[in-house]
Amino acid sequence: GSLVEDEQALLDFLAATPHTRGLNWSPFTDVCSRWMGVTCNADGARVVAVRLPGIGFSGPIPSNTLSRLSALQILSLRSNNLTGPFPADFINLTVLTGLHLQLNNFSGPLPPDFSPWKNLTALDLSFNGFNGSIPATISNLTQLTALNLSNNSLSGQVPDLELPNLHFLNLSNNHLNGTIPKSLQGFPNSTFSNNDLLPTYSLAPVSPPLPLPPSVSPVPSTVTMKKLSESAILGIIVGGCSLLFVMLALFLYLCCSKRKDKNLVGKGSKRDRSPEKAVSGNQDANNRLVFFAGCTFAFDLEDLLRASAEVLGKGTFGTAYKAVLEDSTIVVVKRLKEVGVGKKEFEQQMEVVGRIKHENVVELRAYYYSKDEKLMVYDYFSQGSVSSLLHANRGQDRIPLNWETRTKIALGVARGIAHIHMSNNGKLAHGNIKSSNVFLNNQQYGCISDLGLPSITNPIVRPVSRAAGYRAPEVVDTRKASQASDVYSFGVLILELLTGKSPVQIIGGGDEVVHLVRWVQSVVREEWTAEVFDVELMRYPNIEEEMVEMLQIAMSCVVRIPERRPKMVEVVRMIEGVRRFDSGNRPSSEARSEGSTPTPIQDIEAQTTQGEILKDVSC
Ligand SMILES: Nc1ncnc2c1ncn2[C@@H]1O[C@H](COP(=O)(O)OP(=O)(O)OP(=O)(O)O)[C@@H](O)[C@H]1O
Repeated sequence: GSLVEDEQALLDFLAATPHTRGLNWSPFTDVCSRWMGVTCNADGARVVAVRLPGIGFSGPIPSNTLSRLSALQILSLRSNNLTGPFPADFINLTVLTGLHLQLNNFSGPLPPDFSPWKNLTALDLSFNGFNGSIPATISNLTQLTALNLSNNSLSGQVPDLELPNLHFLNLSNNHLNGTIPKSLQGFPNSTFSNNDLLPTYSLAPVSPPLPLPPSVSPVPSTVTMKKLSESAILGIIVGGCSLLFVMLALFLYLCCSKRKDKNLVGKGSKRDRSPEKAVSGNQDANNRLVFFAGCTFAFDLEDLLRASAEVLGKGTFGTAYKAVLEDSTIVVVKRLKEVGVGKKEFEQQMEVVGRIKHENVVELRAYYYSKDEKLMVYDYFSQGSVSSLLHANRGQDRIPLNWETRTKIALGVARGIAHIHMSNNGKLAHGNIKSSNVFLNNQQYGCISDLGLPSITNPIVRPVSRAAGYRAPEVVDTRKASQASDVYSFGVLILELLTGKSPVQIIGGGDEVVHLVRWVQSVVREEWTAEVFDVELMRYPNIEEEMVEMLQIAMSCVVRIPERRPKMVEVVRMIEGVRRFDSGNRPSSEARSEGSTPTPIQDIEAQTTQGEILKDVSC
């Protein structure tokens, strides 16, 4: 086998299988880096994973197509409309580790002999019309950790399955009869519910742990499930107390620092401060606020410095203030620290940035440069950043960011970055894409802010900072960000929108750092894709396919090798393909769902299996 043969096998499959959604599989693009849903091995020599959930495939899987992918390890055709028998020629896929055919309309018996798939760790054939009995040869799958045959029409007795690694089993909603064999009696009752099985009276041992990663936190399940020792409890108490103390200290500090920043720069009453004094005693008369063409603001440096100001936050490059001018104009002023370039270079960079005008790029209105002060002026976005919209007060009375808005944020930011990449003769990169730099415009599309800062500031590389979660692996000097590293950071932003999780989570008092990209990659590799999505999104029906597509786009942006990442214009096109944007006539089911009251997540979860949750949210 070779990559060329794999490519042909995939094209043959696509040509012979009707589907409702387009796939970007062109013979002229690179299979490994460009083809949606296709993953190759490290050296790009063979296709090892094919994940095509929700593409709208129908009819039987044509023989002698996918079965030619002899290096295939993961095959997912979940949530399609495939029919016919279990493909007999899958017998050739001997290195499969994961097979996911759930939520289709396959029928007929299961393959009598499972021994060809010795490496299988996960097998999901649930929600189909398979009938006949469960073959005892499943016992040959000694690596199997998860088996889901629920919601079929399987009958007969449950075979004695000696599977030492099996942690997840679901045989519910079939027509199985007889008794539950001893080897499987450790699984919870729900594993076997809705069958004709005779009750067993033995005391069931403790059920084995589920291998699924928790969807609410990226902390590995083993961490949370471990029994707490006394010393750990003591640690938590001591830790809790010190945390309380630190929070109190932080609160006092913030109160003090807020008071200090009542006016934009320095202390003193509004009246007796001259601008010269305010800007750290600089006497250079040439220093003035430089406005860009088209800016309608009517204030000068003096007004700005007189404005009452409130600290919005301290970022990598300085502190951002919300300044309310005397005519009640509100602007954001960023006071930069660590500017590593001279005046000329600073001005040149500001001119490049100031020329960029696009509805998805937050405009730089003005800047100021003196020896001791460097300021940048932007419009104020009252809704706050996407970071706060996504992560702030995740409590009871929180208004979740709905799917429509999340996709519009992603599309807006993608268009903004694509525009930046085309500006300045295609030489410009943003360098600091992250959710705290993304705001919403009037139509709720995302806009990217903070352009052009990394290149004029001294390199700041903190391994465990918030920014680190967005930084592409090849970026060691923050001044040398590239368009490809922007694509990576943008991929992380999409993952953040999909999962609702921060890109870096520091747990265990800073000892352990969970990187969102690595976590998502590991979950997707195990094919538990549904587990990565933000639980807040589960309430919106019919979006699963779009979420999966968006996930695939994000995954293509965060590949390790920069050259293999798509260009930003391509990313825009891919996201545009996920939804019908800019049109009032949304697909009917979606329109319905957005107008109606969403189903509370508990109600969906109450319907037992994960498969059912999926069914609820997909078409
Ligand atoms: N134009 C704006 N309107 C409203 N809030 C803003 C605006 N610009 C920045 N902020 C908010 O002010 C805070 C500080 O912003 P700042 O950009 O200084 O830091 P950051 O985004 O956390 O990090 P970095 O300096 O790396 O961009 C953030 O919470 C940011 O969302």
